[in-house]
Amino acid sequence: MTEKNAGPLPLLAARGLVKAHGRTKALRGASLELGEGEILAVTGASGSGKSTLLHCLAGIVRPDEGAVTYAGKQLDRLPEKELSELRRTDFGVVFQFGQLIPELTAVDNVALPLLLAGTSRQEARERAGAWLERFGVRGQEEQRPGELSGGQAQRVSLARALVTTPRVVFADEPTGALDSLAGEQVMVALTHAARESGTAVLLITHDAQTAAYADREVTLKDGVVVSEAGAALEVSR
Ligand SMILES: Nc1ncnc2c1ncn2[C@@H]1O[C@H](COP(=O)(O)OP(=O)(O)OP(=O)(O)O)[C@@H](O)[C@H]1O
Repeated sequence: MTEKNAGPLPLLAARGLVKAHGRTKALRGASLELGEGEILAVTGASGSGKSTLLHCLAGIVRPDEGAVTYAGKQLDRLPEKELSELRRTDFGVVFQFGQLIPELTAVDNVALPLLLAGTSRQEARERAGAWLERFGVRGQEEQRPGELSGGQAQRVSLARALVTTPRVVFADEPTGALDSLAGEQVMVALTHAARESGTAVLLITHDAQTAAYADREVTLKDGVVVSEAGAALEVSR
């Protein structure tokens, strides 16, 4: 990078990502940047490569070509052990259908990432309970995912993604399975919590109402970022 355009470094950046699933090229040179604490929406038609891009950025899959840089490290070159440790400490993930563990109660689902990080069971459950309260699902602590409404389950998923205070939350269509009221509640909960803790959010959605919660929006078309609405990264901060 030259002196002239050396602005603040993005927290997370994708450069020229190419990724094929068999003979389907899902990404064909996608690039984007996510700033510290920024909420970025990635929109685009079905099949444009949004989920694949999220998986590459979150270190879940490795791109065939291009680079993913996170906090000065080239993520796609990290050994698997280091990458999974980094995912556990720095990243949180929310999917369209929550993907909670059906056998565990709400509070135990949220406590799980803390237990995996070595927190004691009592402290993990206390911290999990505080996050559930924050997301308006305190009364449902001992219920299992099957006993919760879609919106409640998704707020439990948010609590699970945020309980470790990650620097980045990846949310793949977090409102995709919800009605519009429950979707709004989830987006308000997610964006408030992210703003308060300075967590950056990469939000995948094909819904304009959901994208409106973001600071900035980029659009994917056929595996390439084709347009950016809103202020450019340097201007918005
Ligand atoms: N595991 C896979 N195996 C084979 N093809 C895949 C796989 N995952 C994605 N694809 C294909 O890659 C392309 C991009 O998929 P991707 O899920 O990234 O798009 P998307 O924009 O998230 O779509 P949607 O909005 O429908 O979820 C699609 O053509 C899809 O069928």
